Amino acid sequence: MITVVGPGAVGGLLAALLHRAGEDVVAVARPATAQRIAAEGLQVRSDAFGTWTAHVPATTAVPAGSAVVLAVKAYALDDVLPGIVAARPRAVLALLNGTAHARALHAAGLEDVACASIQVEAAREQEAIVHRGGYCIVTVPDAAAGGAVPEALARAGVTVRTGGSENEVLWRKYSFLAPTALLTSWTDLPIGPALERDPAVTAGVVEEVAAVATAEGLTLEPERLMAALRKLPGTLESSLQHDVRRGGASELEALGGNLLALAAEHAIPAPSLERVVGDLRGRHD
Ligand SMILES: NC(=O)C1=CN([C@@H]2O[C@H](COP(=O)(O)OP(=O)(O)OC[C@H]3O[C@@H](n4cnc5c(N)ncnc54)[C@H](OP(=O)(O)O)[C@@H]3O)[C@@H](O)[C@H]2O)C=CC1
Ligand SMILES: CC(C)(CO)C(=O)C(=O)O
Repeated sequence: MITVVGPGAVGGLLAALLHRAGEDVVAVARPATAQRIAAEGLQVRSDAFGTWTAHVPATTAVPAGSAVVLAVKAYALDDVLPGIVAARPRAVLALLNGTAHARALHAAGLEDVACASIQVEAAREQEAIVHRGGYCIVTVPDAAAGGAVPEALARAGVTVRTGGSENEVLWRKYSFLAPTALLTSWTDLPIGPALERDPAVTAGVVEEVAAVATAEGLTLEPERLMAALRKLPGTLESSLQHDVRRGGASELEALGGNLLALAAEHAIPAPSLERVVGDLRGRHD
């Protein structure tokens, strides 16, 4: 059995795809969400996969011994981790953005944990999961290739790749995600115009993120990172931007705060990151 913990935009899309492919899948959510999914199913509208409602079983507790796909936001990790540990899962595949969650998961005493990355543009709009952009790519560390969850995701239509060590997989995503998430949230613009809004801040953020990524083991030239950002579809919005726009809980600390802490640890000056993260923190107060 595969358990999707956090059946929101990302987890809901994957749970619906796994269910449609005939996998034995269950969604684990907080009571109100679990009740809604049990009653109404997961409604998906996807450019790539079509429109359908998946009647995925939903509950509030992780079934013992299942394989877990972890897709909560970083701020919910402390809430869900004890329930996952207690269920003694046979494997956990985490899809959170950033790197901070990896430390917590590996310290939790779980048997088989792999932190992967997902490239997808998904959002919850009213009660539906909307998947835009036509791509859904999960990159797993080499050591996790062939595992029950990556294999099931591939059978369900997800593009599954391997990407080296876990640190490489996480940093390859985080290094382009961080400027994308921070600049789209700071400007509340899609990535195309967000990159142009204040070229000095954009250049500073890119340079500082590249320096931190390099210090963390992923050699990355700022020019290469900027070129990768310019290749993104100009209309792309980030999940952090959606959360910041909505107000309330967001992954600002897990994505931006974590970068500032790592920059300080490596003695890397980060004035542009400080400005952007500081402004976003200010909007929370
Ligand atoms: N959205 C995207 O396009 C992408 C997102 N990501 C990353 O994937 C991860 C998930 O993001 P996303 O799917 O957008 O997030 P969502 O907010 O859409 O979904 C998060 C899910 O976690 C559940 N949850 C929240 N708090 C708790 C809690 N305390 N206990 C149990 N469950 C909880 C939510 O439940 P409830 O329904 O009750 O709120 C929801 O089902 C993040 O790390 C994000 O950065 C990565 C790539 C793209
Ligand atoms: C930027 C994007 C859509 C890329 O997959 C993402 O990871 C996010 O919004 O969290």
